[in-house]
Amino acid sequence: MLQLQRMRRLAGANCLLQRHSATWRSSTKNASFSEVLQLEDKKLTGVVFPLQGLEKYLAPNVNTTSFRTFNPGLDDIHRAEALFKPSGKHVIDYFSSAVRMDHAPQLSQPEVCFVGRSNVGKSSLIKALFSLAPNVDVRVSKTPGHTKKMNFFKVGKYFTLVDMPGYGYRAPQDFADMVEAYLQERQNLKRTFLLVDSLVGFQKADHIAIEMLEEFGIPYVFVLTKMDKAPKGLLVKNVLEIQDFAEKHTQGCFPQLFPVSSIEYSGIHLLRCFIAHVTGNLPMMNS
Ligand SMILES: Nc1nc2c(ncn2[C@@H]2O[C@H](COP(=O)(O)OP(=O)(O)OP(=O)(O)O)[C@@H](O)[C@H]2O)c(=O)[nH]1
Ligand SMILES: [Mg+2]
Repeated sequence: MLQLQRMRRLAGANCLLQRHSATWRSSTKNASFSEVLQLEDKKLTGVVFPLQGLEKYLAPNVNTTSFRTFNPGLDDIHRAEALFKPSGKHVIDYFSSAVRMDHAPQLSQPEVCFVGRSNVGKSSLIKALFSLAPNVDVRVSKTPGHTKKMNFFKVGKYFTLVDMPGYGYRAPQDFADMVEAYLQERQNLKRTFLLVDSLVGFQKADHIAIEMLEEFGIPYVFVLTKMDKAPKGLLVKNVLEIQDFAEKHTQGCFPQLFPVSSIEYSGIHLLRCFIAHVTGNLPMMNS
């Protein structure tokens, strides 16, 4: 009952959403890793390892050890990219949608899902991750509350990505039945990505979601979205705040934040690599 009340609060919380007017640019420039590798060193670091790219804005006494908790080599990132590129029998596509857990497809391959406030950039992030498979239809919108169902996207036989409806402003009525049940019951769920907007940082509704993930004891990761939009000072402030919170106040959260821009593709290659890794598709030498 407590959980239901909490999910209702989550669904209804008015989070002072900012309406972002930026429109999705469909260019896939810099989406392919071989193109990114041609960038000069400083830009390469910022695009591929955004946290490390931000280090120059930090005070010298800030401990950045956790910025490298997941620290793949460029060859690992390259190997992961192959999973996100359709070829021959390797098909990447939308699979199905569900508004209730008993309508969710029975899939045994590993799964990861994306949750966060409405408009935070969940669908855009999935679209960016799939930029090498441009035929995959991922719907994004500047109107909050656009995604109404759990949308399942299959990456061949390797794993599934699930785009969730947002919580907070304009969340769907049945949000609680859908998302709470999914998070609690989905056996093949390997990681939940909780997205936070870099312009506003943690909001009340995010803390309710974190409380729920902690209570369910499922592993999750923070992703900081829209890093192209936030002024550097604000970006750094939110990065440090979230890193600190993940390290000191959570049990189930991975201690490294993943900042991304789905417009400029910053952090996208690293996140592809992390997903490949947590779904068991990319054993790594140093992990
Ligand atoms: N500048 C910028 N805008 C972004 C980025 N990611 C998303 N947006 C914009 O933010 C708005 C919302 O994006 P969506 O991906 O639809 O957000 P969502 O979290 O799926 O929203 P709901 O489905 O409503 O919960 C759109 O106008 C996107 O173009 C980003 O990295 N940078
Ligand atoms: Mg969406």
